[in-house]
Amino acid sequence: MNLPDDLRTRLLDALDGCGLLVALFDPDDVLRHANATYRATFLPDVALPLAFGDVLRHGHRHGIGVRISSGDVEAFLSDILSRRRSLPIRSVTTDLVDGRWIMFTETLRDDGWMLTVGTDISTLKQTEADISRRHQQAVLASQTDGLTGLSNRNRVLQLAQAALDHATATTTPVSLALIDLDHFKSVNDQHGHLEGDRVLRAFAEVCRHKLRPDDAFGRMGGEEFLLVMRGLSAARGYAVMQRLRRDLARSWDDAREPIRGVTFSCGITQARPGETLDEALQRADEALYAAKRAGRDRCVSGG
Ligand SMILES: Nc1nc2c(ncn2[C@@H]2O[C@H](COP(=O)(O)OP(=O)(O)OP(=O)(O)O)[C@@H](O)[C@H]2O)c(=O)[nH]1
Repeated sequence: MNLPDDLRTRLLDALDGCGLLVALFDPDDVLRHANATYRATFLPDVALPLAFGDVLRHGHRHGIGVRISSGDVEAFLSDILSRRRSLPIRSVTTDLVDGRWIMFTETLRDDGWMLTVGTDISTLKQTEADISRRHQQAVLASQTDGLTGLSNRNRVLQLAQAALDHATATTTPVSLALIDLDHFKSVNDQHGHLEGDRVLRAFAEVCRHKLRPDDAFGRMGGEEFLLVMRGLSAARGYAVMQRLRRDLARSWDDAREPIRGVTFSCGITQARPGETLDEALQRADEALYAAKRAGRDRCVSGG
């Protein structure tokens, strides 16, 4: 189609001012026309024609255009060329050295000429990243106990179930410890609820430092906690909990009232192959009850 000169000029002006990145490549992939935005992004002060590969090489040399995180422009180029011109219409998203994200639509014509139109989607990408970050924050909040920052009841039970499944699948042991602070009601009664909260946080902090990071540990509610010890028999789990009792007593040495002197009782059990989490927890709970009855500040193993 032959355009009258004035229309041709208007069309090129419109392309220059439209904010899109527009480029036309010939069948040998040589850039024959680029609008102002495309040139400003990739080729300021460079005369056309220029082969597509040289467009990228030029940008890389001058620190502009496409961001090549590996720093290896030739490897990057050969990767792109393996897909370029493979379909009549293709969309490619790329990030630029200046931080923008551009989505290019490449339209390959039957005669081998290719029109490339790029749209700035940086705002969209930012929104996408914000949504993803907020989603992760929401998931984390739904799994976290607000007072202590530990896993909450739902989460620690989920982790316990996963540990039981893993133990069954691998025929390795797993032990559960139900932990309950002693005489916690009197802490609240004598020092107030806020001081009680401080005790819960201090206890959680000691456990966080003293327990293995890959053991699931969470607050079941109130002053009760659950520890899931992967790979440990009840006997070894018992030893871990006795050590925690000693560590706690030592950590309290420098603490002030009412943290000082707070102890816990604990019921430990090793999960039996094929049993449900509820059954294992029931046994741990009975062991905990036995520890309380026997005078508190102790661990009891429930098999
Ligand atoms: N400060 C504070 N107290 C809580 C919280 N959740 C539960 N409690 C209190 O924890 C206390 C638990 O009391 P009990 O169940 O009688 O247990 P205990 O006094 O520790 O007695 P034993 O377990 O038998 O040694 C109650 O006073 C609850 O109000 C919390 O988030 N913060």
